[in-house]
Amino acid sequence: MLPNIDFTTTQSYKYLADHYIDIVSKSLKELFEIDNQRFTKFSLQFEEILLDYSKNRIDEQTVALLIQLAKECSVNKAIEAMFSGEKINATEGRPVLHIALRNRSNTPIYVDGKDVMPDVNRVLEQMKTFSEEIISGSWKGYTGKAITDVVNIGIGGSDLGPVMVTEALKAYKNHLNMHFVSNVDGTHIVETLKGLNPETTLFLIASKTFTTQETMGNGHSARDWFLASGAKESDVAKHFAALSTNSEGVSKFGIDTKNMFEFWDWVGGRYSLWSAIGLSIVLSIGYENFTELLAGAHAMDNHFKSTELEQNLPVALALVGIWYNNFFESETNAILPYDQYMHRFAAYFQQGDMESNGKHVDRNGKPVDYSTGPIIWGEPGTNGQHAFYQLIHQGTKLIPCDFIAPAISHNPLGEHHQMLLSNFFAQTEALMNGKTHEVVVDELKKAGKTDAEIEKIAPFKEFEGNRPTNSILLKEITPRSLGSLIAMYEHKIFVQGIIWNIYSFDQWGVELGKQLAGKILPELRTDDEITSHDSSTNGLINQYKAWR
Ligand SMILES: O=P(O)(O)OC[C@H]1O[C@@H](O)[C@@H](O)[C@@H](O)[C@@H]1O
Repeated sequence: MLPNIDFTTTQSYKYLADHYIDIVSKSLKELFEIDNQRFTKFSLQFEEILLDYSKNRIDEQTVALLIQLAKECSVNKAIEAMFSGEKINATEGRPVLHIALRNRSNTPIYVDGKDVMPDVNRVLEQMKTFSEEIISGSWKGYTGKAITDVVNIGIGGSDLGPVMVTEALKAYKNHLNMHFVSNVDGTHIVETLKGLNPETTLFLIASKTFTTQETMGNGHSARDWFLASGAKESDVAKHFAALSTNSEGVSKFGIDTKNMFEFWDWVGGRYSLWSAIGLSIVLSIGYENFTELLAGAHAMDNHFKSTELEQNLPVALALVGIWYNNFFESETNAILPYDQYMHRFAAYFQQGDMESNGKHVDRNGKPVDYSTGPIIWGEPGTNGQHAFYQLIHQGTKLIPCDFIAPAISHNPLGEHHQMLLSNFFAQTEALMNGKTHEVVVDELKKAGKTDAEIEKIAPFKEFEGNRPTNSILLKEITPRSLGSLIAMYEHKIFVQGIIWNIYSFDQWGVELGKQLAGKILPELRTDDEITSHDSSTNGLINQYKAWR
């Protein structure tokens, strides 16, 4: 059972509310002047990942109170409940065991009295064998040719993780060309299939439920395209595999269950890249690298489970996030990787975080009267700097940012990486210190401006600073470090959900739109005028019909 505590009624919450008044009057710059040990005090290292959270609007007392909050909310008990396979996804009656998928120590993990590890290892073995055949070319397509292109068809958790990881680890990639089709918009599959040869293309139909409209639609279109090339029904087995929990749905679709890579209902879609859903990752970087990814995540799992809260990286990230979300009333959290390979990292955690903690009902089924999950967004640096950083630096909103960068680049081209990292370091410093009126005036004087000119222009050139950031510096983006980094964010989300007293592992909020689309689709099949909705929806549908 998960704890069931309203965190706003705890002692520590009340202390934090008072303490906030004290902290809010101090600038980050001052906090650094008062205490020159902040970096040592507020940074944590795990293997080759350094988390520096010292550029946050916190002091030792803040951290102590936040830790007390985590304790009062029984975070430790909740961690124990997840790792031991309790059904903590209560609204769906399921355990939450993505940690079992990367449990490289193989210690038994029980669900309803049965150890899940033999099944996990069996599917991993199946992924290994299959990927080795495809990569080596010993697996032949229906005309006897080796596979050159792999198309993963999936959406949400069955797409975002594989896309993000294959992009992040492109430096480890083999000769296979990877493609990902998610959108039900026909453009996505049509554009992807252009130039592909059905004789050398392998489709992975990735869907936990095997009922998702987009994936089934794209899967059927892929099958039609394949058969239109002259291939026979019996050739489908050489070109289609399914990654799913639903064997019945897979056979109904026409894929032999021999070509099915199974996973289980205790794997949440947005936590599934570690499961059979990761087959496209295995095909792209090879099985050994995939197991390194798992090992990195497992190492972070062990850290999360067994390190005291004070030294625990996911806990630190979670608590700092709560500090801004619930006391400073910030609304968003930007994730800014200074690594081009990581360009889908923020998009990945948009689902990871927002689908998990975008909830307004607590674990008693009552609406909450506090803010829960933040809006997650971001783009890689330095691109973001030339787009939206203006608002982060000088806008009216407080935007806590996570800056992520590797010390070593996979592409050490001239001075590029140093230029990139000079921006990484400069941004968090600038956000913290800002630029005072005096400095601006001085600069303008040196540039030969008159006093009148200076007075006019100076306010626009000032930066108040005091804008908080986390810096996550990795030695290098490797399968292992990426595994740890993803797991760190997953556990951050978990801790926040525990403290907000919400269920982080269901996603009922995505159902309503699906239901209504199912109702509207038949209405679009005729030319009849539609009157069954509100005037806006009727008007839009009827205009669509007039124009199509
Ligand atoms: O993997 P399938 O079942 O196709 O689901 C794909 C996605 O569907 C959405 O509606 C959500 O429920 C996501 O959590 C899920 O990842």
